[in-house]
Amino acid sequence: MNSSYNSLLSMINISLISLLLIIVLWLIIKTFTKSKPNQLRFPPSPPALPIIGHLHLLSSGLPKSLQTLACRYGPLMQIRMGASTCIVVSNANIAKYILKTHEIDFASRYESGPSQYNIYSGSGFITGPYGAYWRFMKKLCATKLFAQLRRFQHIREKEIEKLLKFLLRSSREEETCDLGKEFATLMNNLTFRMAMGKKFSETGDEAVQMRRLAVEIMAIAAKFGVNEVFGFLKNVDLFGNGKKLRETICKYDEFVEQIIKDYEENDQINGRENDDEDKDPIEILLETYRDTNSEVKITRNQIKYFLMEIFLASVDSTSAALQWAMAELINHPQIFKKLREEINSVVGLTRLVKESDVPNLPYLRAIIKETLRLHPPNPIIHRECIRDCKINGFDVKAKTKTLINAHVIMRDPDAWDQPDDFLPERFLVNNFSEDFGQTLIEMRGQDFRYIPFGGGRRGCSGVTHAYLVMEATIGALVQCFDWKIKGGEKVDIDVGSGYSGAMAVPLICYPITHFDPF
Ligand code: HEM
Repeated sequence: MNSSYNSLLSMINISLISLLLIIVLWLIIKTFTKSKPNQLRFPPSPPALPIIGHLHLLSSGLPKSLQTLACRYGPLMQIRMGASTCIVVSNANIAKYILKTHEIDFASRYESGPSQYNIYSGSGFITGPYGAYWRFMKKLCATKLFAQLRRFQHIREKEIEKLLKFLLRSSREEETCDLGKEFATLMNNLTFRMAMGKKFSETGDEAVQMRRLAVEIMAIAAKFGVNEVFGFLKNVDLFGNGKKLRETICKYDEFVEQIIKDYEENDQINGRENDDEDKDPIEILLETYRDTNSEVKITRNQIKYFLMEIFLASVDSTSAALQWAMAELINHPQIFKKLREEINSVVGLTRLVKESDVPNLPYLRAIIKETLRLHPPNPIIHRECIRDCKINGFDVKAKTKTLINAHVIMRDPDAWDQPDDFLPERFLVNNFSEDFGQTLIEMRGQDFRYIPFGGGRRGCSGVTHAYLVMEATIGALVQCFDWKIKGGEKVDIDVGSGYSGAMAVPLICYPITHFDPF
């Protein structure tokens, strides 16, 4: 009995010791495997709530609420917006890490919104990942599609002329005009004529339809905020918006398919082999689509989505910038007067200011640059990190969404004097310090204190075109009109909500003819 009791005791002991050993071993392994993530040092982050993360800390004006958080958590912080983890960049040094030092690591973007309702999902260029298709299209943009912008000069002149004639009529009839609406029409017609000029009619039906569809798609897509936030709702079509989105994109698809077919039929009838100079960008895209030897085989869906993305990138940002420029000029009569004097002294009093005058109008150029500094139409630049990397001593995991707060960077008091004031003089060459000035003038995204067009290889493809349009339009509006605000002296300088940098209140004013060039 004793011996069996002893052997039972020793068996229990052995089991206990083994159990203890297993627990110790498990603890060691756990500590060891746990120690790895602990070694990672993520950017500082405010305390988060379950599910919504940091959403309760973000108000409707996203750039400003991110700025408030950055004051507390630093120029590189990590936040969680519902299901998405993002890093937020709030000064020029860190922006340089992202846009230059780690250029390739952050050369990707992501599709936002519900991919299951977007028939073009996975075909994006602007929203596409860094890869063969994006590289191919970027090269095509630089060498063919947006190259030789001079050849679109007559289109720009014609559309600006149309705007001026409309404003002269409003002036004669003492009617107000909604400048934001007119600028959007200008940009939409311009983009349509540049992309598919042969389909453009003076009545502008196709261009109008394009705008209507693009606006509708954007409006429905914006309603998916709730689903984005709560990752688990991503596949639920809560209010039927998914169905509406799919239907509207399908309508757009039919519309562009018809345009493409018309081009294809025309090509067959005419058997044309024109120079690239004579081709509309859509013809260059179709040629690439047919080319069996093309480096990358592009699909019909990619062409259609590319056109939609270009419209969205070009129309709203440029028309928002034009509105801001006019708002600041109306609110600063001295600057308005100085610009008109510059135009009069270079152009004279007998003809309309032209694109070719712009190199001789440094004050006009400075006004446009200062407008984009104070009011970037894309105040938050979106990127995605491709692989795990270290930024400023912090770990950033692959797939982390990256928000560069261009709004706060371009108003950083450490980089700019009187950062919140509209002072175009700061961009006049003589006022620049050696290292600061010239790079800003060149505007090639190498000075990370000034990033209205982003920077690096994913920087904006439309910079030159955007400057040409903005400079010529603002020059003409100052040369030809005085402006009076409906119901007040000053324009309400308030930004709208969300990601956009557009004005909150429509810019409604009376144009008063000063000079009629026609
Ligand atoms: C004032 C007007 C404009 C502003 C402020 C602006 C700003 C921007 C910004 C901030 C980006 C993101 C850059 C980055 O991630 O580093 C971008 C991208 C882009 N923009 Fe613009 N843009 C303007 C006009 C235009 C126009 C007129 C076009 C076309 C004709 C255009 C075409 C594009 C394209 C294709 C991209 C994506 C480039 C890529 O992913 O490689 N933009 N733009």
